[in-house]
Amino acid sequence: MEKGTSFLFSGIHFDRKKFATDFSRFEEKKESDKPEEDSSSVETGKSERREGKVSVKKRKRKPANIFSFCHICVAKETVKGFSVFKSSKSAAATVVVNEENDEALTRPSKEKKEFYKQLEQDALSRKKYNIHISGNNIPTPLQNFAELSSRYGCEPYLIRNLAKMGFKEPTPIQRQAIPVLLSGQECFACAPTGSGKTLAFVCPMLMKLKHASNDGIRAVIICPTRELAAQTSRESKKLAKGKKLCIKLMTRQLLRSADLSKLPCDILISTPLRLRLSVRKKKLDLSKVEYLVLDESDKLFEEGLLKQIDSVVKACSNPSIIRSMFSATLPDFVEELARTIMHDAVRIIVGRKNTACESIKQKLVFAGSEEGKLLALRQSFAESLNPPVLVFVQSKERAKELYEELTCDNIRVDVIHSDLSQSERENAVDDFRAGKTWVLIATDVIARGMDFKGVNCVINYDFPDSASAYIHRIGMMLISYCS
Ligand SMILES: Nc1ncnc2c1ncn2[C@@H]1O[C@H](COP(=O)(O)OP(=O)(O)OP(=O)(O)O)[C@@H](O)[C@H]1O
Repeated sequence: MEKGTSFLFSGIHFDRKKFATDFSRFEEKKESDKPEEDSSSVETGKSERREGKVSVKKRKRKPANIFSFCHICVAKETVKGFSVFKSSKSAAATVVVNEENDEALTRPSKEKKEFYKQLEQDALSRKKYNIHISGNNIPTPLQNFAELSSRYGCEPYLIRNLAKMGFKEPTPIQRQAIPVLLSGQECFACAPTGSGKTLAFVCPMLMKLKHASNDGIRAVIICPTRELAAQTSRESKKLAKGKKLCIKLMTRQLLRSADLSKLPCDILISTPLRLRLSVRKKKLDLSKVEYLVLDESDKLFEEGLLKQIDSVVKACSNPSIIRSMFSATLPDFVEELARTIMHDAVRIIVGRKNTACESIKQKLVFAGSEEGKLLALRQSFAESLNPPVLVFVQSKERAKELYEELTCDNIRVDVIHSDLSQSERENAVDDFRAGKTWVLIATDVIARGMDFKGVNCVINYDFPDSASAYIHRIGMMLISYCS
């Protein structure tokens, strides 16, 4: 009996042909065939090399071939939290053999070594920042903002503006989404509220558009609410300071103006309804749009907005358009819809999908009855009122009622809901931001993506109607960690 061979198996002869698949699983792999594997980040493609600028490549599709894919990547099994290819037809076609990885196998061994070393570094970096990815040819995450210049030739104005805004290093979503979008790939991304998603899509957009042009609208950002659209517009303008790019917010006045077909605009930011109306009634031409961003895409894909989004997506008919979606939650239905719009898109998840950020302390107060709730709220304010505090209720009627109750309590309280005019809403938000209001009662109208700095406490006075609404609401506190 050979040394090391089990006594139990001596004399047994396996039919190698019949059990070929099983045999191959236990066969020792050659060093060069071993992929870099990272338990937290699964990558089905190669990382873009960091040196030199990344060229925008059109990826040729190959038919799905799970087996040749596996010998390179190993990660055939579904990894917890990943459901990328599970139900979309187009998605199935994206499980392709990575051509460049095939090439990698035929490369000279020194080059191959460097290639795998880079893959390993990328995987470590993603693990460090809790970034999970899937897709093809996913570029190396950014290490710092300086790499925007060294890797992508970013103009100095943008680096200057980032520094002026106090952004010292990229947030995890920015580390991965910016290189993906700069490499010309479509993506859908999920990262916690307040994690800097706006910069993650505005920065590559500014870099790609480069100069102002009179050639029609080149980029569109769609946000679910007017407040969020206005905020995105402000942030974009700050980032573009010093560059003559025309960034416009689709306001009611703009919508009323005579003819939008000659609108001088490089980046247009709008809610879906206003955009749809301007396409239909005001001849706004979106056929030259090169970049389309759907911000808070889970909200945009809800029943009421889906039709509007659909017609806007259709109006953006440029065949080489780059689309991206960003959100704090990524329900399966959104992922499925995203897959019907985008093919070969890179999927980026920061942290765990559809969960609240772990750094937020959560407390459940049992109140027993409606009166008990009000009592508990008053008690908690009496014990420690640490403004700014956001209180969420389920309807505008509830918001008005609670406001009436709390105004008698000598607390600087205000309310925001959909019955208020635009300017009234803006005043309420401004006063809260300025610290004039301590407690702001709100419906979910403002919950999405509003950037309140330093909110100390979020109270869900009424239960939110979904887990994702809860995540968005309590995410308001995260902003204080990021800014
Ligand atoms: N790299 C950075 N470093 C520090 N602060 C940043 C950075 N990037 C963005 N911020 C700031 O973090 C705050 C939150 O950013 P942003 O609104 O883009 O988050 P978000 O992920 O879009 O949130 P939401 O899901 O609510 O829309 C903003 O005040 C923004 O200026």
